[in-house]
Amino acid sequence: MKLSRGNAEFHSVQTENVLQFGEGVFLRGFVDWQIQKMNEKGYFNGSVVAVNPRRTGNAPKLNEQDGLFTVSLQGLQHGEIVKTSSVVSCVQRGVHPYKQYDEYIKIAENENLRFVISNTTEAGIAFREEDKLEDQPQESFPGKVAAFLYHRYQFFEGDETKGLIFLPCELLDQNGEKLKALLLRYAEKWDLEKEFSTWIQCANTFCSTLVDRIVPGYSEEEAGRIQEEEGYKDRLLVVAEPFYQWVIEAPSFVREEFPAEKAMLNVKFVDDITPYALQKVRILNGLHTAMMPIAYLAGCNTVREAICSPHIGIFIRALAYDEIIPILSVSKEEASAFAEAVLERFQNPFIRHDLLSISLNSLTKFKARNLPTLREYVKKYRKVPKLLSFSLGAFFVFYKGKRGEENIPLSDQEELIELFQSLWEKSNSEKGIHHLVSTALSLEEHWGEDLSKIPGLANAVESAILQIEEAGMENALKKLFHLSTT
Ligand SMILES: NC(=O)c1ccc[n+]([C@@H]2O[C@H](COP(=O)([O-])OP(=O)(O)OC[C@H]3O[C@@H](n4cnc5c(N)ncnc54)[C@H](O)[C@@H]3O)[C@@H](O)[C@H]2O)c1
Ligand SMILES: O=P(O)(O)OC[C@@H](O)[C@@H](O)[C@H](O)[C@H](O)CO
Repeated sequence: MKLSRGNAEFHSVQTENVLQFGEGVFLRGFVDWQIQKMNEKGYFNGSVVAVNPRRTGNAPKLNEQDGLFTVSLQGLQHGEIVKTSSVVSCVQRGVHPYKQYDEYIKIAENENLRFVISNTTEAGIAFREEDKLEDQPQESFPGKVAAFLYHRYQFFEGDETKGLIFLPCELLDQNGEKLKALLLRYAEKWDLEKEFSTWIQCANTFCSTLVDRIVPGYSEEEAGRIQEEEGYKDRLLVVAEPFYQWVIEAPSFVREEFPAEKAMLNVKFVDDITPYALQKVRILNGLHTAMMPIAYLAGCNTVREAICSPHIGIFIRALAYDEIIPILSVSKEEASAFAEAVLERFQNPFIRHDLLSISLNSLTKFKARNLPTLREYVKKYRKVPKLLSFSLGAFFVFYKGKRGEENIPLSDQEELIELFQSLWEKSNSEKGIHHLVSTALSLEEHWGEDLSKIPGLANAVESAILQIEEAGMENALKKLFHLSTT
């Protein structure tokens, strides 16, 4: 049986009040799941229209299922096993802006629209010079939003009450401010009237938010169970851990309009998001990102396999306690408690979190999640952190695209993948690896600085690569921790 609403009524297009850029597993298993809870408790009447931010995406699949999908929560919570599943019905429809441009831009004319939620990964909040106002649509996410807002501004003749509240979920520091800055940059680049820039700033509210929930996404096994027990097929099923937290830096009226606290959800409205973001992104995401190439090249496929494997387990714990926590400007007790909880969440026996899903755009993630730790460590201790340097070396090996005879399906910006492919083709000697490391570290346009200028980093990365290439990942790790090698 197909998942469908049967005869149940759809909300009309006019009652849609949430525009969601993104239709990936995270938004479905986190934001939509919370909107559903607020709706069910009677505090909100959230009605979501989900838009593909890129040419490929799940908007058509959403429509095939009348916007419905299942969220299955699996894991331990307060020592108890949690295994529940529920159907989320707050998404009304999916819209593909590349194929349904008119339908997409019409959303801007809906006077009831109030919230814009997004998750386009860290790579999504970026300026693209080539985007033009006339494009239908612009390629970049901020380009799309700038043109969308301009259409709304013109349609409602600059009405200040038609501004929107932005709740971006991308794991970037001050994501709301960053998005706003890019919108203003497009307004200037496209030479739009000054009043529009004023309207962006005064009529709209850009909250910065921090999200936390491990959402591995689709699981064949769980889909099979649902089909057997509930009798329907769900191609958009999302499996997630029970834990979740959303921290939102926002003015008080947002707290009223988005009544998550009233609905007793684990949502915190705060005046300053910085300490929450710092702790979560550097510890949880920093560990995920940094260990991914190491664990994958060592033969692991999931986070649980990685944390349970002796040497990678040691690496992850040591990275948290020796290199990340010591330079965090939050209380050591709190950071250690958070780290312990995270290490336990990584061991969740009920969910399969694939390392390859974490590998999406991971060179950009290393920059956002690990580079600040590396930089601050060097500043504080006047030496390079050995575990993060090792991880960077493992990344460069990962981007060779091979695990033994297997090809690694790399998913990152094409230019980065191509660059590494061509560097590796020329790197069959120590000299070649030396060239690869210095070229990769000097990619200022990617890292935002020339990393080859950090004293000792190129040497540490190069020696990690040579170790991994010559002795294999397990032995390289043992050597790193001065354990006897095989
Ligand atoms: N899955 C999780 O456990 C989790 C938890 C917290 C945060 N996140 C955030 O979610 C992101 C990954 O999303 P997901 O887990 O839903 O995976 P997903 O692959 O299901 O969805 C990714 C979404 O990002 C869009 N996207 C990717 N690159 C883009 C780009 N350059 N420009 C515009 N859009 C782009 C895709 O079109 C898709 O809608 C992470 O980078 C992180 O910021 C995920
Ligand atoms: O989702 P990504 O690909 O940005 O990163 C992978 C994980 O680090 C991330 O999804 C975490 O599981 C999540 O941030 C937990 O809140």
